[in-house]
Parts: sequence; C-alpha cells; structure tokens
Amino acid sequence: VSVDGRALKKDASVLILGGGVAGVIAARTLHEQGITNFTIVEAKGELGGRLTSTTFGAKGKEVTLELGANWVQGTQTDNGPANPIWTLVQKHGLKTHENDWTGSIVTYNATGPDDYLDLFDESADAYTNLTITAGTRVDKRLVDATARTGYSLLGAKSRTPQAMASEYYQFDWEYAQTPEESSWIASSWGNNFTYNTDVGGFGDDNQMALDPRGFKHIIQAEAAEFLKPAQLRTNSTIKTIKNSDSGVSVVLESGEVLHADYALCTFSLGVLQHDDVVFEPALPDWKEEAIQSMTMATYTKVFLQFEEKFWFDTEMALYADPERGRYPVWQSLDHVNFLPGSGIVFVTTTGDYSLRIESLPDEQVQEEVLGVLAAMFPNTTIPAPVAFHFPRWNADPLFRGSYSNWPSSFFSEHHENLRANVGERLWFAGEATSQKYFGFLHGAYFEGADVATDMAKCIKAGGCVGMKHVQEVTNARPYKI
Ligand SMILES: Cc1cc2nc3c(=O)[nH]c(=O)nc-3n(C[C@H](O)[C@H](O)[C@H](O)COP(=O)(O)OP(=O)(O)OC[C@H]3O[C@@H](n4cnc5c(N)ncnc54)[C@H](O)[C@@H]3O)c2cc1C
Repeated sequence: VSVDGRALKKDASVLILGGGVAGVIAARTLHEQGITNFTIVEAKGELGGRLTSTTFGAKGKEVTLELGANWVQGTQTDNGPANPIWTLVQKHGLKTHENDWTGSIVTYNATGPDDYLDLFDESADAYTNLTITAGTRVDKRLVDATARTGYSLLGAKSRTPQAMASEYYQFDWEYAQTPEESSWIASSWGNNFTYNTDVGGFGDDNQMALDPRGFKHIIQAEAAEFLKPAQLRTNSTIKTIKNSDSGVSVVLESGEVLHADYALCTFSLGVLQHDDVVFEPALPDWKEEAIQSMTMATYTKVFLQFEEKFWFDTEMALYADPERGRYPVWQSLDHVNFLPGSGIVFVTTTGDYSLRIESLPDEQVQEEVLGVLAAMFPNTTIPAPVAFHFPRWNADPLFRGSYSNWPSSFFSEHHENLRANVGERLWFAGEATSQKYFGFLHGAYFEGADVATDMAKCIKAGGCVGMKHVQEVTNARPYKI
C-alpha cells in the first residue's frame, strides 16, 4: 500500500536518542500506543540523564548527592493539576522533604552576618511584580524585553551588594542566568505555569529529593515497568545522525550503524549547539537558527563536607559579595530536614560565574569557597573540608550546560522551530522544547509524552507532515531606516 508513493508502514521502528526524562517518557508513551519496535540509545551506562547522583563524602561519611536536578518544583495544590514528577515520586516511594526557600534563611555580607531580610522580602515582591507585568505585556501584545528592563521600569534597581544578592536569589538562582540575559515574558511564564495556581500551576511547594537511590530512581523504576532489555542500548554514544525521506540512521562511536524508520532526538540544547553530534544533511537554516538562539545556561552546586557543622541553623543562607553572583546561595544539608549529621553544606553558582569556576582547578575553587566561609564567619577558624566536589556541566559533552534559558531575542516562532520535526522522520523533544516549562524536569516529561503522542499518530497514519515550522522568523513590521 502506498500514499503519495510512500510505503505505508504501521509497524515502523523508532530510535529514541537519549535516555533522560524525555526519552524514557517518550518510550513509555509509544509503548502505551502499541508501538513497541523502539530502542533507547543512551551514551551513559544508565537512564536518567540530568537526573544524576553521586556518592560523596569521606570514608565512613558517604551519602548520595544530586549533581543535577534536585527539587520537584511545584507539587500539587488540593485536587488541582499535579506536577507529573511529583506523581512519579509518590508512585515510586522516593524520599523527599519540603525545602523552605524563603522562610528559613539567614543573610551575610563580606564582613559577616548582616540582617537584610527586609531587602530580601522587597526583592521577592519585585519579582512577583515582574511576572505580573509580563502577563500584562502578553495581554496587550507588547514586545518582549529583558527581565532587567522589566525590573528597571518597575523601579527595582539593585544597587548594593545586599540588594543584588537578594535579586540574584529570586532570579539567577532559578534561571541560571542574569536578568540582562533573560526574557522578561518567558521567564515569567517559567515561573507562573509551574508555581501559580491561577494560571494552571501546581503550587509553590519545593520538595528536595533525599533518597539514597538517587532522584533518578523515579525514572529508572518507571522504565523497569515497561522497558524490555532489548529496547535499551546504554554505553552507546552517537556521533552522526543521518536523516532521509525513507528513514534515519545513527552512527555510534564504535562505528556501528543503527537504522530505523523514525528517530526522536532528546539531546540537550547544549549538545545540539555544540556540534557534538553531526547531522547529515546539515539541519535546515530555520532549525539551526532556533537552536542557536536559545541559551544553554549552567548551574553548579559546589559541595563541601566538614568533620562537623559550624554554620547557620537555617536551611538556606545568602551571601552578598561586592561581586554579584560570587558564591551567593548556600544550603545546609546538615539539617534535621535533610541529611542531619552529614557535615555537608553546598553553595551554588550560575551563568558566567559557573563557566569561570569550571575553568579553574578544584583546589583554587575550594580555596575561594573557604575564603567566603571565612568572611561569613569571622569568629570561626574554618577547618579544612574532608571532601569537596563540583560537577562541570558545561564541559560535559553529553550536556554542555545544565538547562535552557530563554533570551529576549528568542521569538515564539523560534520556539516552534526548535520543537518541530525535520522532514517526516526526525523529531525533537526535551526540556528546551517545552514552551511553558523549559528548564524543568516536568518540561522534559511533558515534551516526551506530547511529542511521542504526535509521532505515534504519524506512524499509525503511515506518515505525516508533522508539526508546523516557519521558514524565516520575521518582524511584524519592517525596520524604518
Ligand atoms: C545542575 C542542575 C540542576 C537542576 N535542577 C532542577 C530542579 O531542581 N528541578 C527541575 O525540575 N529541573 C532541574 N534541572 C533540569 C532537569 O534536570 C532537566 O530539565 C531534565 O532532566 C532534562 O531532561 P531531558 O530528557 O530533556 O534531557 P537529558 O536528561 O539531558 O537527556 C538526554 C540524554 O541524552 C544523552 N546523550 C547526550 N548526547 C548523547 C550522544 N551523543 N549519544 C547518546 N546519548 C547522548 C545524555 O546522556 C542524556 O541521558 C536541573 C538540571 C541541572 C543540570
């Protein structure tokens, strides 16, 4: 049988490229649709992708820590919509605890303790205002601008280290980039669709994963329910993706070639941007412009373990350095709610500061971090840590950053193009392709499910055009020069 000269094939084979949240949920979706002729091809030795943990600590004091995603952000409010990651946490019995980001915090500057919680609260209000005014801009069809423009127009101008640290906590700590680098409108979507129940969000609870099996357990346990051994290839790094009208072939690092009728690429935006994988033929201009126009940001957790705790008793602490973004957000894991007795505290950096520390040797970063602790606790002799570790997400060829961020020069049409299939055979999904939830685990989940649903329809129909894309992203009105 044929349609337009194409062979109708209803038992088509599918390669799912990448076994993170999007890849596993896409596989589950195809399975549910009765399409079982698929294989997940994953470079790492296990499923989970950016859901990844490590054993950290001195001998006899080891614990499981999350190097990547750590929180279920927004869970569920009453019987409202549930974050699907929260649903998986409950289904698979993952250990979590609520993390109070705003009510359990103390503040410091470069000379020691400094109570600027009033500025911290003002900054939270300014951020809320930023998201509300972004909504107004959408309703009025006003153009996007940077979140910095938004803050300034609202009169929220952070001029002291304390005000800058407070703003950082609200903004950069979430988006992993500065307000200058981020879209006013899209960063507000990111917040509202997750946290604000008025627009369908899940609620404002943040649950921290604390399970010794790692946060990845939820996705591995989910896969174990349907995935057969023959449907998974781990330790298989893809070097080339060849796309044609009749199917897709991928060339592995080993030289082996896998063929299928369709492929779903779930590699991170950073991997696509960095040319770690070669597309043959090269991706069309509309796709390449979309890929290069969104940003892959970097978020870095720097872990320290000490013989014993000498720091704050709250869950969180904020440090205001004269340099914005220098080792600002601290969290105590040695806390009754998390890993009491662990002797672990960690500090988070983002954006360019993360790239800076990735380029330095571990010893130098450790020395800098200990210097900050010495500034925060002037009356304490800071002991040498017994363990120290931070992951280099940007340098990692399987990720090239931590998660995507939406700059103000990225248009809705770019986003459609980022998401759209190339030809009938090559499809894309992952956190970055989610318009409402880019950057989040639940963004990857929804995209895996939604794109695989579209693919299944296409496969069952024996072929389709797929998602729409625009050939060129243009202005509504021409430039006047
Ligand atoms: C440090 C950090 C903190 C985060 N914190 C949170 C958080 O608290 N809450 C939250 O909701 N989200 C958080 N996120 C974001 C969340 O982890 C991601 O949105 C989500 O895991 C992305 O899933 P994905 O399936 O789209 O991509 P990935 O997990 O990147 O999956 C893609 C897979 O493709 C594989 N791959 C890449 N290249 C190749 C190749 N050449 N050949 C074969 N396989 C390849 C990778 O190994 C990977 O397994 C965080 C991320 C990071 C890094």
